[in-house]
Amino acid sequence: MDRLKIYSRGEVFPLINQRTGEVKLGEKVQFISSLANLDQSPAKFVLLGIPEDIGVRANLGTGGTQTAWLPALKALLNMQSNSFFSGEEVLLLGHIDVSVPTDNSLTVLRNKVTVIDGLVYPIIEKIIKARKIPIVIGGGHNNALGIIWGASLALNSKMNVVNIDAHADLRTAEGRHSGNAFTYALQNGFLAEYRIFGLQQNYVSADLLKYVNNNNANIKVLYYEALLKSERSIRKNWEAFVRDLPNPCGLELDLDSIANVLSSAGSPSGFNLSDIRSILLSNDKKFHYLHICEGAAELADGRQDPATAKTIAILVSDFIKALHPHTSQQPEA
Ligand SMILES: N=CN[C@@H](CCC(=O)O)C(=O)O
Repeated sequence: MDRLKIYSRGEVFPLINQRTGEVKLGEKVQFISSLANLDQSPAKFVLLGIPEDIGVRANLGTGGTQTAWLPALKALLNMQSNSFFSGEEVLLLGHIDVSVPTDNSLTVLRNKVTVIDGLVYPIIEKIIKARKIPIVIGGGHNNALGIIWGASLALNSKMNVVNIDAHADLRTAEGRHSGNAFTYALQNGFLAEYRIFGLQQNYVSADLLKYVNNNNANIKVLYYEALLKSERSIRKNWEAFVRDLPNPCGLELDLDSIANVLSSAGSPSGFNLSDIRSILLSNDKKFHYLHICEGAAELADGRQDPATAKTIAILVSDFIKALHPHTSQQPEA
């Protein structure tokens, strides 16, 4: 059934491995019984899963992105609750339950992605209207469209988005899939500035290169190859890249930008996980959302990696810690 499945504390409790004398994040996260009660929760961050791989398969990619959400959630819920991150800042909303078409033709899959877009955007709109920050764990990068759309409606403004990604996801508007969310977001007037950090030259078609170089002042790219040649750190380059990104803004993180993370288009070359952690932990931009996508615990071709779950959980915790600082010991200057 295509719907938002809202979680209750009782349903989530079995995911937590309790230990005497310890408190896990899962024991502290907040729940609501209906979206209408969003306002009543004091939590600033709203966690939402979109466990689907329809968008990836509609882009002729290797499926499996539906396998990231539950293990990632489990890894997050089993982190320690402490003064760095207590868990009370997080409202665990639930996941978008998507029925999988039995017909795998591109037409059917692409139409289904449009249905998913229609489910995603009103949920994101409500979360942001409630002055909260959605943290969305995918799923394919197709869901960026629904997220940007909902954010744009909630804030009554076009969004400005920075995407950490090896790919531009600016493929043609040939029907919805994971490779063209930003094309549709631009075409539909939801997206003003689009910046790609770490785009890899080997995955940019000649036509896309022309489009990015000549036609669009609102699209900026910092290639991964340029970062490799730079004398500045990844973090310093990031800070310079996003400094003038206008508000309102959102943050996209495609896990195929990080070397060796299991994903449909994963690569042995890319950022270290610590590069991205450093970016997130030092972030002081008021992003209206975070979308982490394209990761998989198991791909349709049989490849598996249990580390994907912890990777996602760590990144979520870093993002929250930066925007919601608690007691944290700083090194001496
Ligand atoms: N979201 C990812 N999109 C990439 C996938 C590339 C691939 O499957 O190899 C893209 O369309 O370019």
